[in-house]
Amino acid sequence: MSGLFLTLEGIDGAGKSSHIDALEALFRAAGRAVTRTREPGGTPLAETLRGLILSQPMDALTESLLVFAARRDHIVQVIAPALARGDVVLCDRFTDATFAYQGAGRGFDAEVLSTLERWAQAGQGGNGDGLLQPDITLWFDLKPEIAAERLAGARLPDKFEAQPVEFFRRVAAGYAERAAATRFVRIDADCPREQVWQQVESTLRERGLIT
Ligand SMILES: Nc1ncnc2c1ncn2[C@@H]1O[C@H](COP(=O)(O)OP(=O)(O)O)[C@@H](O)[C@H]1O
Ligand SMILES: Cc1cn([C@H]2C[C@H](O)[C@@H](COP(=O)(O)OP(=O)(O)O)O2)c(=O)[nH]c1=O
Repeated sequence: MSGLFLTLEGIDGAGKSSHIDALEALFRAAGRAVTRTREPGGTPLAETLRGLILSQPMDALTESLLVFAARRDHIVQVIAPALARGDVVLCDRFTDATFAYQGAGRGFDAEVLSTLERWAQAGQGGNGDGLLQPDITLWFDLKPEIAAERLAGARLPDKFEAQPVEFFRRVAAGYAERAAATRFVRIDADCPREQVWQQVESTLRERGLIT
């Protein structure tokens, strides 16, 4: 069976992490092996970089380089081998988050990000030019004001979560721009958890990813 690379995206507080357990259970019930992971992170080195990225102030190029360094290690050590085994890889965020947060949010040059993307994701299979890309991306779309309300008091904010709502408006616009890609599926996250889950499940069934 061929591997499936599924990513979850959205602004902080959009509700994506709330559905990962159920997604894993759904694929396992369908007989699939699942590798569940996240970015930045997913390997010891990448988790160390995550700690720095989420806590240290740094300029946007430094941040982008660290994010892609973590990603390269994650791809080589975890994602590419899992896909080669035929696993479903469930990844909480991937490169779309870099375009949304470092690109749209921090205003960093998208051309430079595309160059780093080609370097980090080259030669790892996937589409025609050999760049590793997700097969499907579930984009949890929620207004920044509502996401902030949900996050208030839910957990201690990290470097990004502490940003003002205006930052998340730019990040959300960045995601909306990325959503033109056919692999993107918009999930309306502004509804009760069960309804969000129904959208996730029906998307996977409609696309024949779960039978
Ligand atoms: N559909 C929903 N309605 C209301 N609150 C939600 C919903 N989904 C998640 N939450 C709550 O919102 C907060 C952020 O959810 P989480 O899944 O951690 O978001 P993310 O992983 O996108 O940052 C959590 O406190 C979670 O319990
Ligand atoms: C993958 C990635 C994440 N991020 C940010 C988005 C999030 O604010 C943060 C960590 O993501 P996430 O794991 O969703 O945070 P949490 O565990 O608190 O739900 O890193 C970037 O800025 N660039 C990236 O490339």
